[in-house]
Amino acid sequence: MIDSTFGFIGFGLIGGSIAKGIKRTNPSTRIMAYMRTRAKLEQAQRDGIVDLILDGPCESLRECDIVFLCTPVEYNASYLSEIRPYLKPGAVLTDVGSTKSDIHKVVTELGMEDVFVGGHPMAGSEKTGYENATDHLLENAYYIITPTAKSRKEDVDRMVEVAKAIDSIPIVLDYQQHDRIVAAISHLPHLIASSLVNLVKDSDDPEGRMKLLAAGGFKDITRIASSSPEMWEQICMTNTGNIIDLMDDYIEALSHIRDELHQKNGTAIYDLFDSSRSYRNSFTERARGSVTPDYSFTVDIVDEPGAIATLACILSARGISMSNIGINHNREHGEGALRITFYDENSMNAAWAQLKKYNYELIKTP
Ligand SMILES: NC(=O)c1ccc[n+]([C@@H]2O[C@H](COP(=O)([O-])OP(=O)(O)OC[C@H]3O[C@@H](n4cnc5c(N)ncnc54)[C@H](O)[C@@H]3O)[C@@H](O)[C@H]2O)c1
Ligand SMILES: O=C(O)C(=O)C[C@]1(C(=O)O)C=C[C@@H](O)C=C1
Repeated sequence: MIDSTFGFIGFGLIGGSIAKGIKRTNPSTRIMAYMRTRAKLEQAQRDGIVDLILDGPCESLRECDIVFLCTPVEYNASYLSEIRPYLKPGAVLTDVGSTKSDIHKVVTELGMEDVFVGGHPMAGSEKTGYENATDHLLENAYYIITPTAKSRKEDVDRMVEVAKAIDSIPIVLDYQQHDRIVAAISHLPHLIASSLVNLVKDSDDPEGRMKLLAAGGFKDITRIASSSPEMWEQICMTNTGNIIDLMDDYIEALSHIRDELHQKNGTAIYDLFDSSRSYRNSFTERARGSVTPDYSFTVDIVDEPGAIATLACILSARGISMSNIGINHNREHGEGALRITFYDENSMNAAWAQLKKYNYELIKTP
C-alpha cells in the first residue's frame, strides 16, 4: 500500500475496524482520529491503533494521505466543507456511509469531486462503537467504491489498495446504482425487521408470551432491529426514494400473499416458499459477504460445562484446526448448536468423520 498516514473522523464500529485492519496488515502506518467520546480514542491509543488523538478537524489532517469519514451519513456530508481546508494536495477524502447519492450531491455542490472517492464496506453489525470494532470485521466482505465524475484513476486504485489491505473485496460501482441496490438488500430489510419487532411488541399478551417464546426464526430475521436508531434514521432519510419504491413493491407482494391466504390457495403459498428457498439457497453461504467457500457444519451439543472443550480436544487430538466456532443462541434452554468452520475441505471432512465416531449429531451447512 503506497499510503501510510490515515485520518478518521468518527471512530466507531466501522472506522475502528478499518483502522484495526490497516494496522494488522501494515503496522507501520500512522493513524489519527477524532470522535465525540475522547475516552474511547484514549483506549484506541492504548491498543496501539490510534497514534494521534484529534480534537476535531485540524492542521494535523494535512499529514494524511487518506481521510475517512466514519460518522452517521448526514454528519459525514456536513464534515466535507470542514475537512477541505486541511487536505494536503493529492490526499483522498473518502467515507464509509451506507448511502452515497446524498454525499456525492454535497461533494459536487462544494466542487470537491476531484478529491472525493466514496466508499461503503458491505459488512457490519447491529452493535456500535469502537469497543465492538475488530481487525477482521470487513474481511472477505465487498468494499464498494463509488468514484465521482472527476475522481482520478490513481485515487480509485488507492482505495482499492486500502480495501485489499483489510482483506475486503473491492468493487467499483456508480453511486446511484449503489443506492438502489442497498435499498433492497439492507435498508428495506432493516425497516421490515424493526416494524416486525414492533408488531410483536404491540400484539403481545400482558404476560409477554410472544417475547418469551420467540425462537430462531424470529430472532434470525430481527437481529438487525437492534441497530443504532441515529444511524438508521439518517440512512433512511438519505435514500427515501429508492426505499419507498421497493417498499411499494413489497407492500403489493404482501397484500398478494394476504389474498392467497384468504382464498386458502395452498399452491400459491407453496410456490412462494419454493421459489424463495431456491433463490436464497443460491446465495453463497458466507460469514460476511465472502466469496471464499464456506467449510463448516453444525454440531448439536449438550449445554453443559466442558462440552465445547471436549469437542475441541477430539478434533485437536487428530490435528484438525478450526478457523471459527460459534454458538447458535436460538434455543433458550437445553441443547445448543455449535457452528464450526474449517480452513479447507479436507479438514472439514476429517472433522465430520471424527465427530461421527463419537456419535455427535451433525448438520450440513445448506
Ligand atoms: N454498522 C454497520 O453495519 C455499517 C456498515 C457499513 C457502513 N456503515 C456506515 O458507517 C458509518 C459509521 O457507522 P458505525 O456502525 O461505525 O457507527 P458507530 O456508532 O459505531 O460509530 C459512529 C462514530 O461516529 C462518531 N460520531 C457520531 N457523530 C459524530 C459527530 N457529529 N462528530 C464526530 N464524530 C461523531 C461516534 O462517536 C462514533 O465514533 C455510518 O455512516 C454507517 O452508515 C455502517
Ligand atoms: O450485519 C448487520 O448487522 C448489518 O446490518 C450490516 C449492513 C447490512 O447488511 O445491512 C448494515 C449496513 C451497511 O451499510 C452494510 C451492512
